[in-house]
Amino acid sequence: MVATKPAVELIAVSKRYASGQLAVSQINLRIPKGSYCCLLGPSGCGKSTLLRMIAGHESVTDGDVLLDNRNVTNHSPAERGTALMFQNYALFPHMTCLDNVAYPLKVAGISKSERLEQAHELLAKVNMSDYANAYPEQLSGGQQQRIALARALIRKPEVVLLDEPLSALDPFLRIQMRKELKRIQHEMGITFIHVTHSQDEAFALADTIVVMSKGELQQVGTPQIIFNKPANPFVANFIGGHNIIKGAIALTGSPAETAFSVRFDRIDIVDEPKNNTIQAAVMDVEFQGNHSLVHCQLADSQPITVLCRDNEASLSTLYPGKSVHLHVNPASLNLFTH
Ligand SMILES: Nc1ncnc2c1ncn2[C@@H]1O[C@H](COP(=O)(O)OP(=O)(O)OP(=O)(O)O)[C@@H](O)[C@H]1O
Repeated sequence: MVATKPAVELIAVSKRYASGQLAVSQINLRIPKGSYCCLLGPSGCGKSTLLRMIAGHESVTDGDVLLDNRNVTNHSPAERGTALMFQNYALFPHMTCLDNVAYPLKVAGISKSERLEQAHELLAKVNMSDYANAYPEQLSGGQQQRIALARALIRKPEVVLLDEPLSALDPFLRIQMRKELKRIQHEMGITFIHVTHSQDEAFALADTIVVMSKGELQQVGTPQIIFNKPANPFVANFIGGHNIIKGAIALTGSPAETAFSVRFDRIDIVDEPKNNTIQAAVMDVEFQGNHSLVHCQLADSQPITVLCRDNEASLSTLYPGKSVHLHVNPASLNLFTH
């Protein structure tokens, strides 16, 4: 099997700000060419700093940044072949959409007729041809975002870097725009690196998710791997939908120090004890629309949550204080690797 060529390779990359803050610590990462990568983590985990170091907008304290096998650690943003799309879109208010999109070509000295032709092509790609002569203030947030994206794409960068590109949009538009982002990335075959603190966004968009916490990588994998096999309690907790259980549980037959996760929807509430069941007390039943979350407590006081679909017969029989038996298939237990 031929290994996919990385578009971006980070070798032991660290960033310490002048304040002494270590924002990114010893990151090693390979992002395959033409893939959609999401950097995911809570506020302050260092994802924007990492993105800006790839873009060349932030200096690297230690380590190397390689783009297409070229060491660009000390190159300016313009020399790298990357394009960074800012969180606030940063469009020029006095220029039309067409001129905003064409601007990077103007800076590059491309003739007017050629840059306008390419800008029209890009406007069509982001479905904004009708707004070529409009000004940014006349556009909605989602439309401004399309213009900013077209401007980032016009120089045919090898890598497009997006810092929380959907955060300014309302939830409905966010879902619509993430489909657009994926379509455009797919059609153009460009590597996208997208910073987000939203698990849903990362799951919906990414080929590869990079989970970060406190400046360090926690896990790198496909959305399916991240969701089904979170590597540690931080990842399981951050992506949500998982119980994190510590200590010896009869179900695992494992030593006392074991910690593992099990998805809320991989536990059944059963009437009678049988193989692979454990007793628990119902603490609360939380209605969530097409399902409910049944919050329980194990005998050793650890909390455990069960997701019950709204058509599950047992749901209506549950009440706080009721003693229940929870059944888990051992294959659904995810032992943490670190
Ligand atoms: N210019 C700076 N000078 C000093 N410290 C900084 C600077 N920029 C960021 N930091 C610190 O570095 C850490 C990482 O910040 P960064 O912005 O990379 O995180 P983030 O994960 O992108 O957060 P958010 O989602 O809130 O934007 C934080 O503790 C932050 O306070």
